[in-house]
Amino acid sequence: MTNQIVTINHLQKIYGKKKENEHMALKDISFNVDKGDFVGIMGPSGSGKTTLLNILATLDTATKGEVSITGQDITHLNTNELAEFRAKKLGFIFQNFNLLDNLSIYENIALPLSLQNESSVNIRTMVEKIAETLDITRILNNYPNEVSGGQQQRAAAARALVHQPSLLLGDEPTGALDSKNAKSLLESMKALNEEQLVTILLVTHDAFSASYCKRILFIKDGMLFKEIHRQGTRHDFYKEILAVLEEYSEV
Ligand SMILES: Nc1ncnc2c1ncn2[C@@H]1O[C@H](COP(=O)(O)OP(=O)(O)OP(=O)(O)O)[C@@H](O)[C@H]1O
Repeated sequence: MTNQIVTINHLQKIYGKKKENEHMALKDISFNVDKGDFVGIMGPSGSGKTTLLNILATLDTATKGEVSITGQDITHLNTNELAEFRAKKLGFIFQNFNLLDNLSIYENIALPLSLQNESSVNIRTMVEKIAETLDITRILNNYPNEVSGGQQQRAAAARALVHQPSLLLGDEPTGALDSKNAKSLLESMKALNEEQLVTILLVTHDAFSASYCKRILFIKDGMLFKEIHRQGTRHDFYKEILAVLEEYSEV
């Protein structure tokens, strides 16, 4: 069995159907992500980060190139196959938690499993397990507006992970959190990555969040600009990330 979770080869994305409106958001991007990796995607505004994430999330399509997730080429799936693929293989955490207000935290987390017709006994076991990992057992019977922003985001992370996806995609998941809650979410993601080998790809502007990753891909104008791997402490990596961000402004 392959250890490769993501394979991207010569990915190109052009927006706009008419020639005069065309905009090449991704020019030629290639990289792989192995099981258990924790990859950050950074780059200036407009560099193509969200475009890349949306293609991986199967929410948008590539113009050219190969995009495979767990060995499955997602560029050739039809709408129904994509919906099923997304539900089974992917988990998402966004900046704004996207919890449903009229469902309890428990029901929110259980939702992906209910949609897959999992039995209620299995659902309870799986929800309780992930809730414990993310330290939200106490709030399972509350509604989203009764808990803090940090707890809401940990609940959103639990919902993203409860069906044990092959790949967790995060789009600025700490963007709406204060520094204490951001740190706690990042520590949980780090633990899930290290202890349960959850494969994570995180798009972020924030060097502090990125310092929790094992490696960072920097993109600029739709191309890979640089890649760095964490070797020493997180604080050393944070300083290295800031130095690369500094380089951007010089080229
Ligand atoms: N639907 C669209 N139609 C046309 N152009 C688009 C569309 N979406 C994005 N673009 C353009 O593609 C380029 C890449 O956008 P993208 O949102 O991927 O960048 P980003 O790195 O995520 O930026 P930010 O950090 O500001 O979110 C930008 O120039 C943007 O204006």
